[in-house]
Amino acid sequence: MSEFMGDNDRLRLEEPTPDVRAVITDIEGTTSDIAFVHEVLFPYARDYLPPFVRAHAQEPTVAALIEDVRTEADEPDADLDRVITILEKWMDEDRKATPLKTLQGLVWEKGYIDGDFTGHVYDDAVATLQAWADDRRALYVYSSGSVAAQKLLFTYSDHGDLSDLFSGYFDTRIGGKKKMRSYKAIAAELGELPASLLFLSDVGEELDAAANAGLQTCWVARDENTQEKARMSERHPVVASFEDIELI
Ligand SMILES: CSCCC(=O)C(=O)COP(=O)(O)O
Ligand SMILES: [Mg+2]
Repeated sequence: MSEFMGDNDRLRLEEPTPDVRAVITDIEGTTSDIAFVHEVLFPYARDYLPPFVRAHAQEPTVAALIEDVRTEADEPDADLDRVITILEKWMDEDRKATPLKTLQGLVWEKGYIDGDFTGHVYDDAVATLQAWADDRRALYVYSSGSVAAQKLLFTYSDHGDLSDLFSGYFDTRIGGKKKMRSYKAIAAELGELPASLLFLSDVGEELDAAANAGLQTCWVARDENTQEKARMSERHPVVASFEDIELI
């Protein structure tokens, strides 16, 4: 059985549930500040992704991603200028398109290596993830950011290299985060019963999809507005910080 303790309340899941064998966490808004993603990473990609794509368009990896953009946009004849315009539009819309997320990861690599920024991870997330890892819980990441981008954020984090905490990473190549089948696919890939997995996120639709797939869920709602919205849904335990989550 899993027990979650919120700020002022103590919530015990009503149904007996299996012990949590693995925790799967979202990044943006959950382990890491939304502002870091939207005010540091996204503007950096907005500036450097177009020249990056132009400079590397002939290289096999980038050429394949350009082709993926044409396919996803249903514009098979789009020239390079048009592909870049599509990518800029997707960035402005925060579209979770796999070729865009992959390209962003390639662009951010230089920013992390050059020391332009470090990956933000909340203190409570670091301390709790470390405690769970010490307790031999398997930890995984599931984010719309590419696996390469996820590894960069945790390798070049504010707290140093945290990448060893995680046993694996999932991105949109396994499916969108609001789709139930993505969580079933993750459980199958991990060889675990969905009910023995706990998914942490700040987005209700993602948690609903995970719960529909049979996973245990917890809504990490870091500000009061989100906490109010989260509590109103009444579907998921709600915490303000990783330190409020107790795995049993
Ligand atoms: C992990 S890289 C930065 C995050 C990102 O690109 C993104 O789209 C955020 O998605 P999430 O699923 O972590 O909310
Ligand atoms: Mg999120």
